Amino acid sequence: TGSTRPQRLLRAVQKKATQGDPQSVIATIDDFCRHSEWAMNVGDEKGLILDSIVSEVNPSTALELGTYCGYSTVRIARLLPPGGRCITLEFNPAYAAVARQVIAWAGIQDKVQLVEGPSGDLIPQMKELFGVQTFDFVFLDHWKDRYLPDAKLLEECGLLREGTVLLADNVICPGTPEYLQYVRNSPRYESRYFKSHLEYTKVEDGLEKSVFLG
Ligand SMILES: Oc1cc(-c2ccc(F)cc2)cc2nccnc12
Ligand SMILES: [Mg+2]
Repeated sequence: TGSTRPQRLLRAVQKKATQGDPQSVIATIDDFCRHSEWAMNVGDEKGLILDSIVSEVNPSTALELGTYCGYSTVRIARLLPPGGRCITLEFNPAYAAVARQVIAWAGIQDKVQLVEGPSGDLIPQMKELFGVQTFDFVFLDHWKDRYLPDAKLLEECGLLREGTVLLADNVICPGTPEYLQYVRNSPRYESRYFKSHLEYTKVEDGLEKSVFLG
């Protein structure tokens, strides 16, 4: 009955990060993952690319698929304009429980709505549950075999608009070949690869930015 890695990550945040300071929460998690225990956060290197794209889009409504411990949720939410919000979906209740506390420690819980459940079931409910019209930005960072079906589901549910930006993590490692093939060949997307590395390692990975053309 020991602790889990997400619980140890949370303990490090509550011990070392300044409450209400998102940047210190981010730095604490990166330090924990680099020097104590690797964990599958988007990390500092890919995180800077995420930051630059979120800042460029300046989303009023952002969707994150795959919360894990809330690291990228904090990265995204800290950059939102006033009144902006991030809806984040997490399948694993234990991850969601840790993420809620990480997000609260960062002090940005008022900008975030964390929903537990399978993305395939929740995406069709976004309009009725949260009054979402369309998303300005979507960060795909959950199970790799869900990227393509969930992108198609977002299209079918009318949740994307001309200019919506989809940003996908891990397109090389672990890899999402079907999703990449789709967004790179579909006339409905303008896609670009941002080469980087798997979080906290020298292994190649990258982010794929795909603009929905309507
Ligand atoms: O960023 C990530 C990395 C990995 C991952 C795990 C083990 C490895 F060896 C390599 C990579 C899995 C992920 N699952 C969901 C969302 N993001 C992930
Ligand atoms: Mg990832």
